[in-house]
Amino acid sequence: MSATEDEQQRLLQPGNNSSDNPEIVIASGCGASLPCDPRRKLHKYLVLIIMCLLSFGSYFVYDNPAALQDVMERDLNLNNEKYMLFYALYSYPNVILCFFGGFLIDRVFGTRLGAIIFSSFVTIGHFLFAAGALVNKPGLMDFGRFVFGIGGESLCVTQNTYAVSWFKGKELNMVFGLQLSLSRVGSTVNMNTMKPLYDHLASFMGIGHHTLGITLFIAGVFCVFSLLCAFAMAFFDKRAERILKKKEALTGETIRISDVKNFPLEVWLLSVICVAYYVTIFPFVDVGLLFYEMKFDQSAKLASLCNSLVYILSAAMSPFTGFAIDKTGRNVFWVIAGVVLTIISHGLLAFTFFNPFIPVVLMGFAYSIVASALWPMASYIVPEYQLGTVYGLMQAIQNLGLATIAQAAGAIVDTKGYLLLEMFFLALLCIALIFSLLLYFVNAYKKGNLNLSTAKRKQLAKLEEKAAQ
Ligand SMILES: C[C@H](NC(=O)[C@@H](N)CCCCN)C(=O)O
Repeated sequence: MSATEDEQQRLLQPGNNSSDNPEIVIASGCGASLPCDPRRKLHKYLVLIIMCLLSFGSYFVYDNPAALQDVMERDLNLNNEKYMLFYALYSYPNVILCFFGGFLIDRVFGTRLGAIIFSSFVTIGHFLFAAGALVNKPGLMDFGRFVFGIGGESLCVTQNTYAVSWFKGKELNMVFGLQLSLSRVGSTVNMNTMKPLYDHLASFMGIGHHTLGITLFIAGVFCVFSLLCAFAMAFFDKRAERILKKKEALTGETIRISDVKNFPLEVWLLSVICVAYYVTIFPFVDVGLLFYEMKFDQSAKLASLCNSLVYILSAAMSPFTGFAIDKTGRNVFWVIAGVVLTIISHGLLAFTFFNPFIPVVLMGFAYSIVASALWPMASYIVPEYQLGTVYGLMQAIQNLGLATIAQAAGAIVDTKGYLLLEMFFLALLCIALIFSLLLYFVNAYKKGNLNLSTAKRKQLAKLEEKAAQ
């Protein structure tokens, strides 16, 4: 008997009933111990940690330019436009690539190989970026960000499809919240460590592009770490598939590009909500620093704290908001509530001189709600074999919005000022709200389950299971 068969045999040995499912059997040996049994919660949560760390490196290095903006502009002699190109080169290609990335995950690579390939793109892209800084070649840095971008967004797609495959039906919203949380820890740690790291290296190497390059190389360690997580995830996922005989449960259906035109209306509504909402968060944070300094007369340090609070709060709150959504269900109502709170927050920032910390805390909280409730909804609308493509599509549209609105936001600030920018964001949030209401009505009309309570969803799942037997 091979090791694999032996492990399967031990896990399936009769007589050892699990507490949460009488059909689950355990026996001695690591394969059947609590942390190693893929049907056990403990094993799932251990795998969840690896799943969450998949995108840690990518989120960490994504905002390296923001953390080192002044250093980059000085050491590489860049103007604002060239600096912003590092972000545009990440977003623009993804308008197309991320959709195909999602399709390739569904049709060609599968989630496991997809995660390894896209993590490799992230790592190689970032090291090219660092090498470009080391030898003072901004062109190489641009190319590095482009390669990084190819991997970064599609890696998020693989992370989402892993989450659905392991947690569909139970803790999915909390899992999405936790993923967001750890990713945001990545952004926040980056924001607070890169400059001190550069300053430390500069204290004995001196300032300049060499020091910048070494700093970026060190940051790349997190990408290597996430790449290792992609290999570990592939191992655990393959093992779970083998032990739980997941392959036998597959329908054998595969996605075709032409399926996109038959996607339910809800997919398109979700995509519009996603883009209209996210363009009022990410680009707002990008330009937030000067906003707090100019409108609220804050010191640079206080403004930086205020600006990073949206991400810090979402890192802290998302697992809890996700947990609450799991308990209650009704994802569309949660999204509507999150969008309304964001409208209040932007409204306060636009029209009042209240302490900006209050609306910013509100925004961080609202963003956690929307992110935890929005992304899991895709898994209620389409079958699993189409999920990568749907996430790819949503992120492609999101990137189109992010790339264009980021540029528009800069232009609006330059020519019309912050009040108009805030009104622009408020208009976009109203679009997000209208489409969320539309989503509610369309799905209710079709008797869909997007806004059902968790109890009702469980009842339906049981009925479907019975009907399938
Ligand atoms: C969960 C969601 N993810 C995204 O929006 C992705 N497109 C990745 C963005 C990465 C850029 N920093 C989120 O981060 O809220």
